[in-house]
Amino acid sequence: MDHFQVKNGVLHAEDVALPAIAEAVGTPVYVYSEATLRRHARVFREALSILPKTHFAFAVKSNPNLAVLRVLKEEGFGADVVSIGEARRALAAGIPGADIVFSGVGKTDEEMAEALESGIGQFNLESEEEGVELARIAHEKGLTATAALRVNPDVDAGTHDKISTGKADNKFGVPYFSAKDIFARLSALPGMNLRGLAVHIGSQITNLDPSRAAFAKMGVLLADLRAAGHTITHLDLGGGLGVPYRVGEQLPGPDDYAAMVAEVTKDWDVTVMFEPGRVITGNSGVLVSKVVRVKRGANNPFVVVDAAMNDLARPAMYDAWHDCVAVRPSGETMTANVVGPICESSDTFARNREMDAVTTGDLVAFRTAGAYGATMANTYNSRPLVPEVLVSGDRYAVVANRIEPATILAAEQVPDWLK
Ligand SMILES: Cc1ncc(COP(=O)(O)O)c(C=O)c1O
Ligand SMILES: N[C@@H](CCCC[NH3+])C(=O)O
Repeated sequence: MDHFQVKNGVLHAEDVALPAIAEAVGTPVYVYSEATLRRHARVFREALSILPKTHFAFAVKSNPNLAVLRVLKEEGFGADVVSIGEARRALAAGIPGADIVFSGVGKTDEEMAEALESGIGQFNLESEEEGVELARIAHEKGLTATAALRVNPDVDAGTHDKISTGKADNKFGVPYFSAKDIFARLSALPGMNLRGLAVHIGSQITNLDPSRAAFAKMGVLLADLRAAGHTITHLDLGGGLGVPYRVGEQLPGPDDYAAMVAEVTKDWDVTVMFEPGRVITGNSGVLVSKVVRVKRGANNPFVVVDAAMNDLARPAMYDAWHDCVAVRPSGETMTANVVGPICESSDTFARNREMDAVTTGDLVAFRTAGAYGATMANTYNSRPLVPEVLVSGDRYAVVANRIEPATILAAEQVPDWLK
C-alpha cells in the first residue's frame, strides 16, 4: 500500500495534498508518511518474528528526526547510533539507553564516557584499541561496558563502493582472521562485558547472497569462540537491506531476508539484533520542490528546481536514482535534465530522464527520499537547511523548521584584528 498517491489529480501524502504543505511551509520540504513508517516497521519486525530472540535497533543515521524516532520507538524499536549526538536524539525520543547500540569507528573518550553514563545497552567495538579505551573508562567510573566486537568478514556486499563496509580494506570492524584473539584479550579486561559479535557489510543491498556468506562466517566464528570457552549471547547482523528506487523494481524483501537469516542462524542460540535504516524510512518520504524555470539546453531542456544537492545529496554523491514526479501530473511526458541551483554540475537529480511534463511554478516530488535525505542536508551556497513535515492521516505538522541562512550567519563572527 503506497501512502503517496495521486487523488483527484494531485499527489497526496496519506490524506494531505502536497500543494497544501508546499504553500504553508514553502519548498523544498521533506514530507514523511507516519502510516508508511509504521507499516515498514511492522512488516520488518513481523518477518523476523520467525526467530526466537530478536532486538531491533533503528539506524538513526538514515533519518534522525525526533518525530520519526518517536514513531519507531512506539513500534518497539531501539536505536543504532554512531555519535553521541545521535544517542542524545534517541534518548530525547524516549528510547531507553538499554535499547541503544553504539556503533562507529571513531567514538571519542568523551562520547564513550557519556554513553556509559546514559546506560547505553551495547557498544559495537570497531577495534581492539577502542575496546581497551572503553574498558578503561568504564572501569575508572566503576561501571561495566556491555559490548559486541564488530568483525569485518571481507565480503563484498555488491552495492555502491562508497556504501560498502564489509571488505577487508574498509575501515569498519576488526579483521576476521584476528577476531578470535582480539575477543579473548578484550573479554579479559576489567570493566568489559563482551557478550557478542556484530557485522554490517553495506547499505542498499539488493542480493542476499553476500549477507548470507557474511553471516555464515559469523556462525563459524561464534562456534570457535564458544569452543574456546567464551559466552556469546548476542549477534548483531546490522542493517543494509535495499529498497526499490524505481517503480516496478523487484528486490528481496523482509520475508526473503528473514528466511535467509532464519536458515543461517538456526543453531546459534543467541539474541539476533538488527539495525535497519533505509528499509524503514526510504519509501516513507518524498522531497517536494518547485520548478524555478525550464531552460532550453543544447539537447534536452533543464528543469531547474528549488531543491539542490545540499538538500538531497544522494544523486551527486552516488549517482543515485530518485524518481521525479509531477505533483499535478497532466499525463504528458517530457525528456529533461532535472537540476538544482547550486554552482556545481554534480547538482543534477536526473539526466535525460523521461518524466512527467512540468513547467515553471509546478511542484515535483523526488520519491524514496526518506532515508539519507534531510539527514545529509547542509547549507552549501548559503542555502537554508531544508524543513521536514510529518503527515498522519489528514493532519500534518512541521517536525523540523527551515533554518535560514541568517541563523547560520548569526553564529559567525569577524575577529578583532579584522574589525
Ligand atoms: C553499522 C550500521 N548499521 C546499520 C546501518 C543501516 O543501514 P541501512 O540504512 O542500509 O539499513 C548502517 C549503514 O549502512 C551501518 O553502518
Ligand atoms: N548515505 C548512504 C548510506 C550510508 C549508509 C551508512 N552506513 C546513502 O545515501 O545511500
